[in-house]
Amino acid sequence: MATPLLQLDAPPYPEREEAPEPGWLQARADALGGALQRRWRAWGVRRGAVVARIRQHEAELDALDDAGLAEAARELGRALRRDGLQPALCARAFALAGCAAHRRLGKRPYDVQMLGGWIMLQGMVAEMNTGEGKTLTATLPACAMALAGVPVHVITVNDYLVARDAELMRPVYEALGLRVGVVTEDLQPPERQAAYACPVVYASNKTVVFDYLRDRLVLAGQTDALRLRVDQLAGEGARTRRLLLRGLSYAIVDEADSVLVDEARTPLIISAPAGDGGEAELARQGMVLAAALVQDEDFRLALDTRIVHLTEAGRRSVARISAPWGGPWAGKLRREELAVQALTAQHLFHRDQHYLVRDDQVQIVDEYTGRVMADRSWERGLHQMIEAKEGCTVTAPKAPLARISYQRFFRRYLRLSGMTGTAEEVRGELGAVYGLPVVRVPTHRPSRRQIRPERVLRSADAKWQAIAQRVAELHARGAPVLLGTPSVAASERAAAALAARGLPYQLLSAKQDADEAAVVAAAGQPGRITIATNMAGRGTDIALAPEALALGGLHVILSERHDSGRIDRQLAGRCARQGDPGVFEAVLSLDDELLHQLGQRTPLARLATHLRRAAGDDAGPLAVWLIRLAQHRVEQAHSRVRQALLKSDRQVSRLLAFSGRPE
Ligand SMILES: Nc1ncnc2c1ncn2[C@@H]1O[C@H](COP(=O)(O)OP(=O)(O)OP(=O)(O)O)[C@@H](O)[C@H]1O
Repeated sequence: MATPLLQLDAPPYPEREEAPEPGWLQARADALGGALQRRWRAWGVRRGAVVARIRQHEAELDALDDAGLAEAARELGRALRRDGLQPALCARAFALAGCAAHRRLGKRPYDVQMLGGWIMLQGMVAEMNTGEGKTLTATLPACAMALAGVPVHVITVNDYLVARDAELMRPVYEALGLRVGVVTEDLQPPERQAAYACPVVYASNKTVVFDYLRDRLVLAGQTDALRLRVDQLAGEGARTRRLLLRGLSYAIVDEADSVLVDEARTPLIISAPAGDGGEAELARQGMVLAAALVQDEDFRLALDTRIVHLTEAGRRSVARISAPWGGPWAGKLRREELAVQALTAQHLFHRDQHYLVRDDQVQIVDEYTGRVMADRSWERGLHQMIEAKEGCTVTAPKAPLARISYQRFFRRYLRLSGMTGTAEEVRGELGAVYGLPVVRVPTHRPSRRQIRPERVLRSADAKWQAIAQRVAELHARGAPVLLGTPSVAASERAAAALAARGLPYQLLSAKQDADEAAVVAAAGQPGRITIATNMAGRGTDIALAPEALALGGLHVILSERHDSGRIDRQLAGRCARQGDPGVFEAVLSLDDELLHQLGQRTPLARLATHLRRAAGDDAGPLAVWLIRLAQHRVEQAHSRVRQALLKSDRQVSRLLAFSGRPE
């Protein structure tokens, strides 16, 4: 296997050069060629009979004592550095890691994990079902690459999972003489640098991107006089000594669809405060304006893409209302931009769904994970408008020093790979944006998940009643129940519905980050009822008590479909893991948010209204179909937004390169 990862004359900070944007025809040809090539590569890995090649080393390695195993790892490392990532050497590295896992964790990787690891070693995405043991699987390619001297980044979605996965897997690496660096947000720069210097590094996507941006600022050489002076005094190489990362060589991205596709919409920005003091007044005026404008007359809302359109009449109203204010309101373009921001703040962002208000601050909630992102703020004055709307102190806006999107960042790895339970739906996007083939890995044991028929009730009230009744039945039997909701507000509503029936529950929401692990750990006990926003959907391993297994395993109830069907599948994936029993059911309603996104006067929206009026609580199969269709449409709309972002990202980068700023 020829590899650019192991060049002896590799630059000190390896990363992939961004290819120039191809012309239209070239782009079409590349897309077709790329798709064929990805299929070919995916086929090649299945055909390779890798598992047998790996297993043939096991008997010999098992017979060694611990010191012998470490020596075998050192010897293999020398061969890998000398000859490159040859398949025979990589197979031995996998066997070594497998032996170490068996010795230190009591878990020998299954065949399907070996296959998953091999797929990632080749720079592809392994689609492995939820609960198949991806944490252990990642150690296999990580060990092979690290032994070969390639710096490895294992990237997870948050600091909790970073620390948990690294600590769980550390014994495997250490048995092979490989140090593990754990980078979490609280680490100071010297400790950060030391952690990144380890052969295998565990960090969250956000941490790695920000550290990379910091490195870019150093590499681009800031014009900061003091820094330049320090460089002069310290002589050659001082800059590289301030760098945190060792370049972007090889990454294994856990929850690859979430990080590479869903999060890809968020631009990551390092910024410095840059207010002129007038923001509070401006935001207040914005809210006055938003209250005065009339929907469908002055502006229209596209709920699926979250875009506000001003009408001609709206433009005139904005000019008239803002005329006395002067300042930024005097210019037509700026005035209309401010009006759109104000309307967006007023109508498209909702408290306890998109953000929380805590200690006089507006804190963004990640829609996909339900977690609070305390240090993030919306751009271009939107954050200030929302602060004004909520009556919080209006903060100063921030000016960007460096920015990049996940899309552009991850494309810079020399070799990128990933794993997730839900990649199929975004196969096309992973291929087109990152050149990543997706290979499906079979399950270790056949799944025993029971999926009950989906129900759609006529109203939200009827839904919560039905859910509370169902939970009460299950609770009476002693089965553990996990009730998934789309937002903090919905979780509270669910809690109220259960409380009304006197049912005991544990509430997991973005407000309770600290206690999360303990609540999740207990969620598999008999009789437990756990309510969670969809953050419980990813990466949480709910261990089942033996009594709960006998009662049919964990029972997961979905109370509202998410914008992305993958998030629903992740929630379902909390039950029936590793061949255990488990039940999944969806209880939805015609008041669910997704249906509002069908627009107001479309035939589908009319159908929804008609169904709401029909007799009986159960809205029937047509309603089930309608919600699925709405979800599909929103998924498509999001995909279009992401494509537009990639385009605008390229434009921003061209402009900034022109003005000499990094990224
Ligand atoms: N080879 C193995 N032998 C025995 N147990 C294993 C093995 N591999 C994984 N497990 C166990 O399987 C469970 C699920 O593992 P893990 O949480 O890594 O799954 P996952 O694939 O990451 O799930 P998710 O997609 O939900 O994040 C864990 O309890 C883990 O210890």
